[in-house]
Order: sequence, then C-alpha cells, then structure tokens
Amino acid sequence: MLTVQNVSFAYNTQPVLKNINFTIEKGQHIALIGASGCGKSTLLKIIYGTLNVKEGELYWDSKKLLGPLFNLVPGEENMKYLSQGFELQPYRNVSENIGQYLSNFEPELKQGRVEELLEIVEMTSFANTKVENLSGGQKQRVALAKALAKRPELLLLDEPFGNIDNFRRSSLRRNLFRYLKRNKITSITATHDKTDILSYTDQTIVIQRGEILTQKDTISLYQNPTDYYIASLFGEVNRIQLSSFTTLDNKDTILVYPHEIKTDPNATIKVRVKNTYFNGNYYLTEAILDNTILFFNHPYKLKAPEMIRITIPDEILKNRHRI
Ligand SMILES: Nc1ncnc2c1ncn2[C@@H]1O[C@H](COP(=O)(O)OP(=O)(O)OP(=O)(O)O)[C@@H](O)[C@H]1O
Repeated sequence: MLTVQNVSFAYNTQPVLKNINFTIEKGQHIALIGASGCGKSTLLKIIYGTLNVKEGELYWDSKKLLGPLFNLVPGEENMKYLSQGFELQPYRNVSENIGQYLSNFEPELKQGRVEELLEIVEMTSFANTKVENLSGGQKQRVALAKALAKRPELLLLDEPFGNIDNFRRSSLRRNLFRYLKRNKITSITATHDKTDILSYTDQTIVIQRGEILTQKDTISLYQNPTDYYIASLFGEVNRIQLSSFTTLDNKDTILVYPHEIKTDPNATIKVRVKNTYFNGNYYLTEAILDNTILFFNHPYKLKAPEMIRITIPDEILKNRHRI
C-alpha cells in the first residue's frame, strides 16, 4: 500500500502541493487529474523520490520513502516513473534500450523478456531500429516498455499516451492495463484524457491548485459529479437550474453532460441553436436557454437560430447530486 501523509511542497516560496493525504491499495490503478499546473507531475516525482519533501511522509507498506537525499540512485527501486521526456539512449536500438537494466547473466531470459515487452507496446518490428530514428509516439512506447522491464511494484505514468496516435492508443492502453492487472502492478496515471481514465482506472484523485479535492471510484465520480471543476475535467458539462426543467421552485443546480440532454418534439423546454460542432457520430450543439449557454449532442446538424425542444430524463433530474 502507498501512503502519502500530510505532504506539502514548494519549489520556491509559492506552495505547489498543500497537505496531501491519500492511500492506494496494491494492484489498484489510479488516475490523477486536474487542470494544467495543479501539481500532478510534482506529486508523481515526490512519490518516485526525486524531489525532496520537507513536510509530510510517504510509505510503501511499512517502509518509509526517504527521498533523494537518502537514495544513492535517484528514484525508489521498486518504482518506475515514466516522465513526459523519455530518457532513452538515442544511438542504441529499441531492444537494447528496453533491456538496458535487465541482467545479462541469462541472455535467453533477457531476450524473452524484451520480446514480451516489445509485444505489449507493439514495437516488435522496430526491435533493431535505433531510437534516434523513431517518431515521438514510438519513443514513448519504447520508454513505457523500458519502465516495465524490471517489473516495478508501482508504475507512475505522466501523460503516457500523449504522443501516440488514436489508432495505436486504444490497443496500447488495453495491452498495458491488462498486463498491469495481471501482474498486480499498482499504477498512478496523470492525464488530461478522459479515455485514459474511464475504462482503466479503479479510482480517481482530483487535484485543484495543489490540494486534493476528492479521491473516489472513477465510475461514480463520472456518473454523479458533485463539482463543476471535476465534471469539466471529463469534458463539456452543463450547469442546469432544476427550476428550468421541473416544477420545483428552488435554486438547486445539477451537472448534466451533453449526451444526457435529449431532443423531443413534445418537450416543453425550447432552446435556440447557436452553433454546431461536428464530432464524428454526433454534432455537439451549442444552444441558448434563458440567456445561458447549453451544450447537447444531436445526430444531425441543426441550423442556427432554429428553436428546438429538449428534455432531461426524470431519473437524472431526481437523482443527480444537487450543487
Ligand atoms: N522545477 C520547477 N521549478 C519551479 N516551479 C516548478 C517546477 N516544476 C513545476 N513548477 C511549477 O509547479 C506547479 C505545478 O507543476 P506540475 O508540473 O506539477 O503541474 P501539472 O499538474 O503536472 O501540469 P501539466 O498538467 O501541465 O503537466 C506549476 O505552477 C509549475 O509552474
């Protein structure tokens, strides 16, 4: 189990992380989300042990993590941190990079392990290619394989799929998280991409301006958002005044995602279409209701300033968290 207790941190005088507390059970996959600059990478580096913490303590099970002043080699031995820069050796080939820290005593074992890792990151055909000749996304995949090579107990991933095209991204994510679960490797993934989070993480930790806002299981965090900041990290979201959609005469507001708003010719609420944005299998439609902007998904391109009737399912109106 990873325990982070009362950790605060500043690079200079300005606090970057404030009184951070959480625990993570072994084998769990955690998403770390929050606006750019909120402190995600800093937290990963603190856990890995490359930044010195003066306030607070960290433990892996009962072992205290002492940080860079006490470790001869930077970083905790049982962890790997995959940073946004890749730290690969450009003049060596992909296999050599992946196997760099593996023992040479049993070459066949090493070879087998490198081949297994090449398959996970779908780079088998590049085994003998020099890293300097790879694209950014390919380098990222090699760095990932290298991070996995010595079977870390805790893998810290900083925007791990940032440079990887959509085509590869989905299969890589599936391969990686399946491998991690099967091998009971705990992971923390700092990301801005909701598709990294929703299918692959058990829990999500949300950071806002250096503080933990919540730590919750990912699905319920998404399905019943309690806070506009949190919901907007998953994409577009609407603040809906309940009195606009029900006969309730109160000022309660709920958060509703665009896909949850339906058009219905029999509905009573009319909105004026302002803009539409093509999104593949639907148009994200921007409309105006009582002087406020609202987003909903629609299968066709609606024409501004068309009036259209919309509704929100009763179940959402009844059960969604009031804010
Ligand atoms: N080496 C450094 N020296 C001084 N300030 C730093 C340093 N690294 C980061 N910061 C500052 O600390 C804050 C947190 O940065 P951090 O990189 O942890 O954010 P982040 O949430 O990972 O951002 P992003 O999502 O954009 O990667 C930012 O205000 C950043 O400018």
